[in-house]
Amino acid sequence: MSSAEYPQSINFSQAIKTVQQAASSMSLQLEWVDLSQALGRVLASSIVAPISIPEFDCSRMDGYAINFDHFNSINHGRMKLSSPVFAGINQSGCEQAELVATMATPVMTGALIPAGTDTVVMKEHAAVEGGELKIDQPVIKRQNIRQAGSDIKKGQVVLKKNHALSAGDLGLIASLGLAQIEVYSKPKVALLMTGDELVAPGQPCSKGQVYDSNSMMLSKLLEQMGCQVYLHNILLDDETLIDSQFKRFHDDDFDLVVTVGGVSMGDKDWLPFALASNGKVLFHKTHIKPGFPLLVGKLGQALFFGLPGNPVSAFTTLFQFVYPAVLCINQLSKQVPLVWRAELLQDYSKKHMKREFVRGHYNMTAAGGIEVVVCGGQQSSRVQSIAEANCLIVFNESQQDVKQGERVSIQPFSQLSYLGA
Ligand SMILES: Nc1nc2c(c(=O)[nH]1)N[C@H]1C(S)=C(S)[C@@H](COP(=O)(O)OP(=O)(O)OC[C@H]3O[C@@H](n4cnc5c(N)ncnc54)[C@H](O)[C@@H]3O)O[C@H]1N2
Ligand code: MOO
Repeated sequence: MSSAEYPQSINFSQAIKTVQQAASSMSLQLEWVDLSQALGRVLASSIVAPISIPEFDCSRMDGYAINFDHFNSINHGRMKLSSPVFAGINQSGCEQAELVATMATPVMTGALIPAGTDTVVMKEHAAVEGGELKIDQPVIKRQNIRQAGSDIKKGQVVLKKNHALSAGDLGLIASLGLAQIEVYSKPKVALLMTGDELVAPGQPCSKGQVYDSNSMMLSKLLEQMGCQVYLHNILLDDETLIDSQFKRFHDDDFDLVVTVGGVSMGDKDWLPFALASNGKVLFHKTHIKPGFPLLVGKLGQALFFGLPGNPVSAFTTLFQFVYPAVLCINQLSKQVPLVWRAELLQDYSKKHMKREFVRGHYNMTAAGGIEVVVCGGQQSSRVQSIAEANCLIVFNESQQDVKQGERVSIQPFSQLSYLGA
């Protein structure tokens, strides 16, 4: 496939649409997991309540269970005390219901309401005198009782499928007695660095070489995004080696293949050729900064992303393109990327017509607003700008000179861990 046969230098909207279309035709396998392993996982089937919550009428307070009609019939007079009922204890050992109806039964919060009673008076609203209970506050029939099924009714759908699970969701599922649930398998991602100059941290680095920072940063980001990452050894910029690796990827069962480096104009930038001959290029280069030489395509069953090697470009394209793809294949296409509006605390000049993603640091103000500053030099080699940042500031193609005090769009990094544990 020659470069004339696929789209080149397309704009951001076309590029993201292409990625989302390709990702939305993909699907993940299903698996059952223990609840303790399900944080951030996406439900593959809805959760239907197998029981009601509560399952039985129980007391909302520590106090006394009484029969309201009996209490009225004795003109709010004193009642003898029955034996107490504690949470977790079945009342079947207690007195007969007819007898209980004429007495006051001490009940604890969460305890079964004794048969024959229908109302609970808080301990603080009554006093025991001479073995009898005297109630000194007005009483309303059925007060302080959690009725069976008042929170959740058996058969009710409590969580719909295609929902990412929070800690609260897991608590809800546990309250229904379920120990395992069906979720989508984590997207399997092959991550591969290319570059003759790359050296793993901890190894000696000679002149002209650089430490590989992308493996660490991108694998952790992908894990934050809920992916299962298979990190490959660094590959040299060798046409034959790259071609054979692409042939292996073609036959593997990865959902995503993410490579880094070798997608620009250099004499050893082999990746676009390897993709064209082993798979399909969907587009090469998009009008964004950083990340212009991004390469996207299909390689076997996998969606392929050839990220530019500069660390900031790799980070940004992962955020802008791989993250939406991960959401799509998890059936969460409506989710994000999340965009907030913030006040820019300085001038920013953009001298091109590309969409630009600037590393920024936002803060919440005491008045409840959001303000953002630019994190120093924006060179795409400067990893420190990512470390200092907690968001990307997005400047659209047409925005040029943005003044201090103007409102801008920001994308918080925190959203990237939406699917991670
Ligand atoms: N003539 C042109 N040259 C370049 C263009 C262009 O349009 N015309 N685009 C520039 C842009 S923009 C980018 S971004 C880079 C992307 O190039 P590649 O994707 O081919 O990446 P490499 O050349 O392999 O590496 C670029 C840079 O990043 C360093 N790098 C690569 N991998 C890692 C890693 N794992 N950890 C740390 N650093 C890494 C590498 O050493 C290079 O310094 O191309 C421009 N050139
Ligand atoms: O577009 Mo490149 O990604 O600026 O360095």
